[in-house]
Amino acid sequence: MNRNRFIKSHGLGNEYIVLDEDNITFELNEKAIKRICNVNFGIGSDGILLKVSSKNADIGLRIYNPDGSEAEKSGNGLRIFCKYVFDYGIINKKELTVETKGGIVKANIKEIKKGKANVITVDMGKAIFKSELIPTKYEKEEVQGEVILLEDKEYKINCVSVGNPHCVILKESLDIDEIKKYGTKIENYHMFPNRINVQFAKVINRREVEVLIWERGAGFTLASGSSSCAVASIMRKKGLIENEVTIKMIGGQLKIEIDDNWNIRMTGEVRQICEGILSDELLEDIEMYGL
Ligand SMILES: N[C@H](CCC[C@H](N)C(=O)O)C(=O)O
Repeated sequence: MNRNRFIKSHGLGNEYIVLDEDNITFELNEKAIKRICNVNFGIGSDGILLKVSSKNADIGLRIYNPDGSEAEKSGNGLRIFCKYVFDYGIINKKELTVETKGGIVKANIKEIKKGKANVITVDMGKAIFKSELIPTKYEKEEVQGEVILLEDKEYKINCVSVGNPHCVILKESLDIDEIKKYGTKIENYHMFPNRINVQFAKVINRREVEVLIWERGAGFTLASGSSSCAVASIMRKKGLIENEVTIKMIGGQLKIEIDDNWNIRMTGEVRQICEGILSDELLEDIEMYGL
């Protein structure tokens, strides 16, 4: 098979490039990740999914943000990756386990269209509210309703981990310019040692929530699976929604189910955009210039 093959897919407009560690001829280091994810000097993407081996699950996955940082989990990334391994016959079953830095998850190919996986469910693990496990530097047991001051703005924050860290802010109305202005300040706030993903969330009713996303290491994205899980967990904890909710984002919507032990299940569509080969010139430029 050709070396340096990639596929590019999206989950609700949150796109990823998939690579196989056994197929690439270069080191997927920070320089490579930044250039490949750059829309002008590379392919352009919200991140990279690297297929790796696993001794503890059917397959392993490493998740990288466009800034080169590694993420413990990605909901859209996991659905895209499961579609890839199913569509390309790497794993010939509809139920599979994937080992990520944030734990082992179980996935289920829910719907197949013309022989390709189309809708995928992922059991994303448990919502963790303990502040030191998120992690945050807050002394309190949990970070719920804490106030942070950012220059001229005050936000009430609610933090949760779904394998990766999240800061959920409840809003009466959602403003893209506001999250683009303050998202990075919250992402890099000094109380979050590993930085944090940020969501502005507005309850529509007990079964629908609207969300804007600012991702750690990626910035403003059209959708985010782990963010959807985080928002649903916080809303459920505050008694604002039922245990099954639709999270509505600019790129589309996800169904999130939360059981009585805070186990989270996420279901949504994934679509492939293209497949191709990374050119030798791109690899030369990574070596010579990085980004
Ligand atoms: N930027 C996130 C990882 C990707 C999350 C998002 N794309 C998703 O679908 O969950 C982080 O650093 O934790």
